[in-house]
Amino acid sequence: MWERRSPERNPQQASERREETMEKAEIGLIGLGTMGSNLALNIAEHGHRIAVFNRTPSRTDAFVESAGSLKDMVVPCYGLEELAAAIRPPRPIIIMVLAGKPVDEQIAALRGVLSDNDIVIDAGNANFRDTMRRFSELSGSGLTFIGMGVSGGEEGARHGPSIMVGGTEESWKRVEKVLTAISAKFKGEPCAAWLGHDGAGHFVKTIHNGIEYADMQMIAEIYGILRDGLGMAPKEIGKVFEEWNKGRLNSYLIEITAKVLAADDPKTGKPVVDIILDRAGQKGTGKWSVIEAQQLGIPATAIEAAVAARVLSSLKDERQAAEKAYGDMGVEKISGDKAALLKDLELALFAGKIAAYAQGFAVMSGASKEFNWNLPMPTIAKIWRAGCIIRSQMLDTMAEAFGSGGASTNLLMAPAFIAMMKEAHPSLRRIVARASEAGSPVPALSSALAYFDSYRQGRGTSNLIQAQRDFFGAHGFERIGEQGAFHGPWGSGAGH
Ligand SMILES: NC(=O)C1=CN([C@@H]2O[C@H](COP(=O)(O)OP(=O)(O)OC[C@H]3O[C@@H](n4cnc5c(N)ncnc54)[C@H](OP(=O)(O)O)[C@@H]3O)[C@@H](O)[C@H]2O)C=CC1
Ligand SMILES: O=C(CO)[C@H](O)[C@H](O)COP(=O)(O)O
Repeated sequence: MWERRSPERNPQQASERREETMEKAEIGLIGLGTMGSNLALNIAEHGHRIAVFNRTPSRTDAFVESAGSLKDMVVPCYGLEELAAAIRPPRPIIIMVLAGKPVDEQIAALRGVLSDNDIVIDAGNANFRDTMRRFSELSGSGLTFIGMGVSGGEEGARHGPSIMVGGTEESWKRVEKVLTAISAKFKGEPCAAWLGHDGAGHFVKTIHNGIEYADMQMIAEIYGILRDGLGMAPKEIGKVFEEWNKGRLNSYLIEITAKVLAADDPKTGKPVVDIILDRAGQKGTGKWSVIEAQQLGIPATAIEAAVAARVLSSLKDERQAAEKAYGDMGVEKISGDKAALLKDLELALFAGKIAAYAQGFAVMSGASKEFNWNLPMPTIAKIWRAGCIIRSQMLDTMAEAFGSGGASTNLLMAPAFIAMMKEAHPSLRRIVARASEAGSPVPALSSALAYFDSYRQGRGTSNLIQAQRDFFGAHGFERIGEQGAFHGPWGSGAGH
């Protein structure tokens, strides 16, 4: 339900007044929360008059008040009819509200006020399956639909996000100019691109977030080792991350981790990180990444571990009860040459991160085939180099690897990444071993290591699984060097 409008906000009067006095807006935006308000200011700053609407009118008023010198570029609207009337047709309208039902409600309401050729752009973190459904529901309606992933949080939305577009190529051409203008730039190249039809943009954004989950979890695991295994204080750990950010780990997430660890709580004077409850939230994209990876049959173990770790973190009461039941074993102190250990931790994080990206890109490659998207991997790596939450120095090397075809099977097969993993995997191995011995949980790092070890093993151990399956269920197995299906000599105890 919309909040009641005050009499002076009568849409008809307002739009008539606008007709007389104001130039029409070029674009519209619904949802002035964290992302929508910043995106609207970004669009306005790039010279595009923007009409805005928010369910709660007081937010619209507050937004206009905060627009400062951009106020004249913003047309506040208090109803969807008013919004439609304020934009020059054909109207592009960005929806930036909470994903799920609110998006369906907005689309349904917009259908009553828009005309043929208008473009509805869902820019929230939609599940790509919803996006595909919305495409098919809107096909033939005269409206064009775009499903667009946006990354970069508040700052990115305001000053340049990474933008992942799904829809028809023709619809992309209609919005390309404004989207490339407002996007982040990497050495002058816009971080906005058309990635394929219907759900392609939202799928890529989902996997971006899956990688984000793995990256954040691995950073948290390293923080745990430094805090509990080495007994370091937040500020000291922050300095380590600050140093790492100058090297191969250079990335937005490492940069903000250093800043987070340096911050104090004004209320208590304690480090902020020490007064925050160890219970991580999640809004769905990590879980969807894992569900889709499983559906596609693509291993994404580091992402899975990261999602599971967030779920486990939320079981605070249960964990506290378990601590009582098992006794507070804590984490054993890790001794030895600190400088060497810090180097190992840096390289371990580097190797884990590569494995997580390899998994994310492999899932996108599987989905690209499944949904006929023809996802452009080099472009995806390129538009993640700036603006988005997972931006990092490493993404430029990934863009090169995908561009040269070296990563077409898996990122781990690209020559540059083979060299990096050869250097870094011994550190990952040592850190996982030492953390496990000390009792410091490293689910994402250990999953990344196991993935790497399984991937690089020409002969694994699933020959035994095949034998077991054949023993209990007569499932048959393949024989080395022979064609056909075979059964084992299991005798009378076997299940067939
Ligand atoms: N925050 C972030 O870092 C990022 C968020 N996103 C995605 O962007 C979208 C918006 O997120 P964000 O700006 O953070 O969210 P906020 O919580 O800051 O704002 C939510 C917005 O959605 C509106 N809204 C909520 N429910 C409804 C509804 N039923 N009908 C109409 N409007 C509704 C709110 O209106 P009202 O004021 O009336 O409550 C408000 O404008 C989400 O899909 C999110 O996942 C994407 C990238 C990054
Ligand atoms: O899309 C984002 C960043 O890229 C949003 O911040 C999203 O909310 C992050 O996911 P979660 O809330 O599940 O941690």
